[in-house]
Amino acid sequence: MIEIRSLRKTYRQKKRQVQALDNVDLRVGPGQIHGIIGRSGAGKSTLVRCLTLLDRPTSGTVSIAGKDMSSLSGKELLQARRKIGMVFQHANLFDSRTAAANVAYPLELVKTSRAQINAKVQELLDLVGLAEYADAYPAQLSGGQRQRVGIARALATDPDVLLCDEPTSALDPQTTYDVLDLIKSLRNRLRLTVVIITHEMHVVKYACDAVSLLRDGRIEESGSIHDVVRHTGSDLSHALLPLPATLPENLGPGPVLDLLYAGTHATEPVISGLTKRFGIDVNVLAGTVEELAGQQFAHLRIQLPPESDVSVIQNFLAAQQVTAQPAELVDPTEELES
Ligand SMILES: Nc1ncnc2c1ncn2[C@@H]1O[C@H](COP(=O)(O)OP(=O)(O)OP(=O)(O)O)[C@@H](O)[C@H]1O
Repeated sequence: MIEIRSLRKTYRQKKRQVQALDNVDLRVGPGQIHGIIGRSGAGKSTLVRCLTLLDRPTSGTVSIAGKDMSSLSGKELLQARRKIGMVFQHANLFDSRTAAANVAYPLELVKTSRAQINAKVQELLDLVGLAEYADAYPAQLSGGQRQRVGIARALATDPDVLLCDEPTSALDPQTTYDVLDLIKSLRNRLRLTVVIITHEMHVVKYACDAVSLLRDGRIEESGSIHDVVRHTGSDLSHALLPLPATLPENLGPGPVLDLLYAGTHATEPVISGLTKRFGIDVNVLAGTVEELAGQQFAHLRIQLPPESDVSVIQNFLAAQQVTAQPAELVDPTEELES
């Protein structure tokens, strides 16, 4: 488990001060995969460095697996850091070492016996599906394979926490999903707590149970994916289930509503129910249906006939756990993902 309280990090840049992290509170439950999304300069790298105490927070506390990292120094801090596995954007492997020797590296640092190292390295390469590549050098591996070696190396010291800093940003879409599948299965098998720092919403959608939006050093929104997506009108909700930022040209008159519904309701005939109940034609303008953290969600934009009583229709839909609100024409993805 990770608990961050009132974390601040201030940098001095020549004559000005930069508040890179501003009163950040965050809790990542055991076995959870928590995404932290934010655009360039939001403070993501600073958060990673402060989590591992590679950078000292200006104030606040960081606790990992019950240990207050911010109170540690020297040998104790080094020991505590071994319980955090780090995965980087470009894997950061030693080019002159084979895959096996890269995975062995953290164990050599702590003077593990050669026999133990060999057994552990084999087990880890097996775990990440690279048993046959033990003797390959990084230059002989694909980007996805290099990242798998990086993940195996991160697991060498049996960490409780896996901290992944843009783990898929350098990978093509299919390899991205393969690496995210690996992270999810390792979480399940090893009961790891995982943080994924990313600027890509599809990573959050595919892999995370919870998400926080970091903007200008502050956590602006945070929560389980299921809660956040239901918080209609929020930037994260729009980014998780986007609808177009504009209405179709030449759209006739009539109120336009955005409908959000989840779970079994996502497969129920909400629109035909509306048509039958009120005897009206409903014009579907746009829609997105996604599985998010194991549950299906739908976001639909509909147009009602001009004379419709919107509040009666909203109440009818609310009784079926369908949220219906006047259409919001925003494009928050641009804002979140640059
Ligand atoms: N060592 C440093 N010294 C001074 N300012 C810094 C330092 N590191 C980061 N900053 C500043 O802190 C702010 C947050 O930077 P940070 O690198 O954490 O953002 P980021 O979200 O990781 O961005 P990116 O996605 O581009 O890596 C920026 O304004 C940056 O200029």
